[in-house]
Amino acid sequence: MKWSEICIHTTNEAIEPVSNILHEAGASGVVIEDPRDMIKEENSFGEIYELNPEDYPKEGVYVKAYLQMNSFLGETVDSIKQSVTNLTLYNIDIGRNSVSLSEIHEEDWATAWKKYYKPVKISERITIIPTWEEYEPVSSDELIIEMDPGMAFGTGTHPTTVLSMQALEQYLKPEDLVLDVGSGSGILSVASILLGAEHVHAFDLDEVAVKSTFNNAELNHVQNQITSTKNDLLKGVEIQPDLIVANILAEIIVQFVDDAYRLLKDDGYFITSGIISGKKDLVLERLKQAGFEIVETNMMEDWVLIIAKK
Ligand SMILES: C[S@@+](CC[C@H](N)C(=O)[O-])C[C@H]1O[C@@H](n2cnc3c(N)ncnc32)[C@H](O)[C@@H]1O
Repeated sequence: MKWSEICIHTTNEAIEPVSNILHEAGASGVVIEDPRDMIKEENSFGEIYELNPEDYPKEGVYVKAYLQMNSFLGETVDSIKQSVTNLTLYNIDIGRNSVSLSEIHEEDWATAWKKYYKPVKISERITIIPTWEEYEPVSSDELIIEMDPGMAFGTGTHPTTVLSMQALEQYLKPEDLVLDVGSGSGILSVASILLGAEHVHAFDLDEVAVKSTFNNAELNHVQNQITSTKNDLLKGVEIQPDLIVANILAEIIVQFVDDAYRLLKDDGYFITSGIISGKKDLVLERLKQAGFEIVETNMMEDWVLIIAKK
C-alpha cells in the first residue's frame, strides 16, 4: 500500500475547518506549514536547526495530510476539494485553494506518518493504538487494538473501517466464525476476535496485506484465532461462517454476493462497507436479488455500510 500527501494552499483563517475536513476524510494527522513558524527552532535534543524555506508558502499556509493510495483515493480527494470550496458559503476566505497530491516514498513513510498516528476511539468499546504509543485504558471494558499497519490499508481511521467496526460491535455474537474479505492490515479480523468471535479466516489478494494481517494478529496475541490467506474474494472457499465482513468497493462487493449467500449459515450476517453513496442502490439491489434481507444501512460522510441477513 502506497501513501499520498495531499497539500492544500489556504489561509490562516481556514486552517481549522480545512484540518477538520481532512480528519473526516480519514487522514490520521494534519501538518500545518505556516511561514510565521520559520524562525530557528530547537529540537528535543537541544539542537538548533533552521526550517527549510522551500517547504513554506510565501503567503498563506500549507495544510498537509497523508491519505492511503487505494481505490478510494480519487473519490476521497474530490470530496475534500468540494468540502473546502464549500467553506466559502460560510464566508471563510480559502485563499488560493490549490490542492496538490504527491506520492510518499516507502523509506520516508515510517518516520512521516508515525508522528501523526495517535490512539483513536473508534466505537463504544474499541480504541486503536499505534504499537509505539503508551496508552492507559479509560474503562475496564475498553477493547484495545494495537496496530502497525505498515503499508497495508487499515489504520482504523478511514470512515469505511470505522463503520465496519461499529457494525461488528453490534452484530457479532460470541463464538461466531467470521470471514474477513479484503483484510488489509487485519484490523477487522482482530476486532472480531476481541469482540468474541471464535475464529476469523482473513483473505486478501495483496501479499503485503496477508502478511500485515498475520503480523497484527500476533501483535494482539490472537494469531491462533486468525488465519490469513492470499485469496481472490471467496473463490474456492468452502467455510460456512456466521458472519462475513467486507470493506471493499461497491463494484467488487457485487462480484461475490452470491458466494457470500451460499456460504453463510442461515440467519448469518453479511456486513459490506466501502460503498460510495452513489453506488448504494447497486449493492442493495444485488443483495436483495441474491436473497438477502436488508437489516440496516449506515452512512459516514459519503460512505455507506449495509448490513444484510441470510
Ligand atoms: C479498503 S481495504 C480494507 C482493509 C481493512 N479490512 C479495513 O477495513 O480497514 C480493501 C482491501 O481489499 C483487498 N482486495 C481488493 N480486491 C480484492 C480481491 N479481489 N480479493 C481479496 N482482497 C481484495 C485490498 O488489497 C485491500 O487490502
